[in-house]
Amino acid sequence: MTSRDTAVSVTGLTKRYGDFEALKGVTFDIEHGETFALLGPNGAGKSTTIEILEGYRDRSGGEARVLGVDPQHGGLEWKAKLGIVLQSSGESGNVTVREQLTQFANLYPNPRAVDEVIAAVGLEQKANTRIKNLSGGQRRRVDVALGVIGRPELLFLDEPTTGFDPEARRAFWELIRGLKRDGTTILLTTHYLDEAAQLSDRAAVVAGGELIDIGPVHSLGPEEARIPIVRWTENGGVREQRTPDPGRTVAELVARLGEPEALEIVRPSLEDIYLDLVGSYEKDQEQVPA
Ligand SMILES: Nc1ncnc2c1ncn2[C@@H]1O[C@H](COP(=O)(O)OP(=O)(O)OP(=O)(O)O)[C@@H](O)[C@H]1O
Repeated sequence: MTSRDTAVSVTGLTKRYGDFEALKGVTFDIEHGETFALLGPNGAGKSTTIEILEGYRDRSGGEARVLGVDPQHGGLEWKAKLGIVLQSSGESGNVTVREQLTQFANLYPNPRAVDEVIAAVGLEQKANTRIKNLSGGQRRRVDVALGVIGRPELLFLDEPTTGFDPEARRAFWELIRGLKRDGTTILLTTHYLDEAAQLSDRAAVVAGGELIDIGPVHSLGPEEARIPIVRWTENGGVREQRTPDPGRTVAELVARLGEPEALEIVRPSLEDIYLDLVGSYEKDQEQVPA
C-alpha cells in the first residue's frame, strides 16, 4: 500500500547490527507539512531510523514508506525530493561556501537561490571563504544550507544545531519555521528539548530501540507529569503546590496573603517530561530479568 496521506510511514521497523537489536519494532507516521521530532538518549536508535528512511541503511524488518516509496528502492527522482543534514559534517573542502552551494544547487531541478540560502543560515560574511577555514559551527551552517538548497519536500535534520551559538540557533529556528510555512515536511532529531518544543508539531520518544511515547509536543508524557506548580514565598520560606487548577490556588493565596511574594506558575518543560519518560523506561528495564 502506498501512503498518499502521509509523508513518512513506518510500521514495526527493526534493525539488527550483528546480534545487537538497535530497533525493536518502531511504528509512526508523519503527515505532509508536519515537523516531527525524534527524541531519545544516546544510542536510542534515532540516527538508525533516519538513515533507514533516507535510504542509506537497509532495515532488518518491518515496513517503511517515504513519499510513497520504499527507501530501500528509492531512485534519483525520489532522492531529489529529500534534503538531508547528517549528524556529522562531511564538509571540509577547499572550495568556498558559495561555490559549494552553487555546485549542489545545480544537481536539483528547482533549487533555492544560493544567496538567499547563504543569508538564511547567516553566512553572508563568509560566502567567499573556503569551507576548511570556517569554524565548526559555521561548517554546520553550511551542512544545513546544503540540506535545504534543493527545495526539499521532506527534510531530515539529524542534530542540526550542534555547535551553533545561541544567536545562530535562533536564526536556524526562523529558517525552519519559514520552510514549514512553505509546506516542507521535517523530521528532526535533537538533544535540545527547547528546540524540539519550539519547532515540532509532534514528537516521538525512543529509548533502547523502542518507541516509548508519541504525540503532540505539548501533551507528551503522563498527565500527572504535566501538572503545573504554583510557587511563592511565605514567612521567608519557598512554598510550592502542584495543582491542575493553578488559577484557583493563586486566587486562594491572594485572598489569604494579599499579593504573594515571588509568585510564579511553573509548567513542566518538555525536558522535564522527557527525563521523566526516559527515567521510567530505564527503571522498568532494570527490573526486567535478563
Ligand atoms: N554500524 C553499526 N554497527 C553496530 N552497531 C551500531 C552501528 N550503528 C549504530 N549502532 C548501535 O545502534 C544503537 C543505535 O545507534 P544510533 O546511532 O541509531 O543512536 P542515536 O539514537 O542516533 O544516538 P545519538 O543520540 O548518540 O546520536 C547504538 O547502540 C549504536 O551503538
